[in-house]
Amino acid sequence: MTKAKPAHQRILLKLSGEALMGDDAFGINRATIERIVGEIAEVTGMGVQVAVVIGGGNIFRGVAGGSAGMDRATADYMGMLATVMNALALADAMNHQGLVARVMSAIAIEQVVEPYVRPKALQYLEEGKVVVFAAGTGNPFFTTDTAAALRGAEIGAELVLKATKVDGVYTADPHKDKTATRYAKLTFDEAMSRNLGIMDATAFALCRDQKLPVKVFSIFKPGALKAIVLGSDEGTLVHA
Ligand SMILES: Nc1ncnc2c1ncn2[C@@H]1O[C@H](COP(=O)(O)OP(=O)(O)O)[C@@H](O)[C@H]1O
Ligand SMILES: O=c1ccn([C@@H]2O[C@H](COP(=O)(O)OP(=O)(O)O)[C@@H](O)[C@H]2O)c(=O)[nH]1
Repeated sequence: MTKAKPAHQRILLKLSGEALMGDDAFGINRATIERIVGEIAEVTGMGVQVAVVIGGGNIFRGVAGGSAGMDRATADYMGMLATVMNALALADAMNHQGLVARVMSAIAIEQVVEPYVRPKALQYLEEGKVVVFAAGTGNPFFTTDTAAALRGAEIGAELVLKATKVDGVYTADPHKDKTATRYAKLTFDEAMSRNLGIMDATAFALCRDQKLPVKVFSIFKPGALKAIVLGSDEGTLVHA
């Protein structure tokens, strides 16, 4: 049997918090997380180095807290703590499935997870461990999409894979506009000038400046992650 050769050696996978909910209304769905981890294990098994940035929207979103009257920065710190919880759950599921996962946090919370130290993260990746980046960028007023762009650039990832509820970037939000059509690929400038809300402008701008391409694909489609790693034209490619 010939072994499929991956098109990428090091990737940064962004998982939205909502991806972990599965069909639940909030929180973390165990079956869903195990399925996602199974897919990650498939690509690490091909020798691909995988780092993950995990969101927190299934538990808390700073924007929502802010709009309900909370101080926005305080709400954002709560959102970052939510991503730490998701990271712990994800790493736990990874360790159960035979991967070796390390969580690194952008905010100091040392009794719980180790701090983010770039050379350490690179060392883990080279050792074949999966690194889960928690607490976003460590700063309020940012998102985990921006954290994905930032960490992706820092670790020299060849591609950011944004796993989401939709199977690519559309001409409009497909959850709101049924006539929206999907792009096979487009540039960061096009995505930003057309206000395509799939990622925030800060994340897009950082990826554009660093020439770090982003693949947007559906978390619900089994095998999509592996297909992208093997170089198939799954999802939407956003490029410089
Ligand atoms: N032009 C667009 N193409 C695709 N999805 C879009 C677009 N504009 C907005 N979206 C929304 O972006 C969401 C994907 O982003 P994601 O980070 O997973 O969600 P969230 O920010 O809610 O966690 C989709 O669920 C979709 O409803
Ligand atoms: O660098 C960051 C990353 C995240 N957050 C907060 O953490 C929440 C959860 O992250 P995000 O909404 O990006 O998660 P996702 O949409 O991926 O589930 C955000 O709403 C913000 O409040 C933040 O303040 N700074």
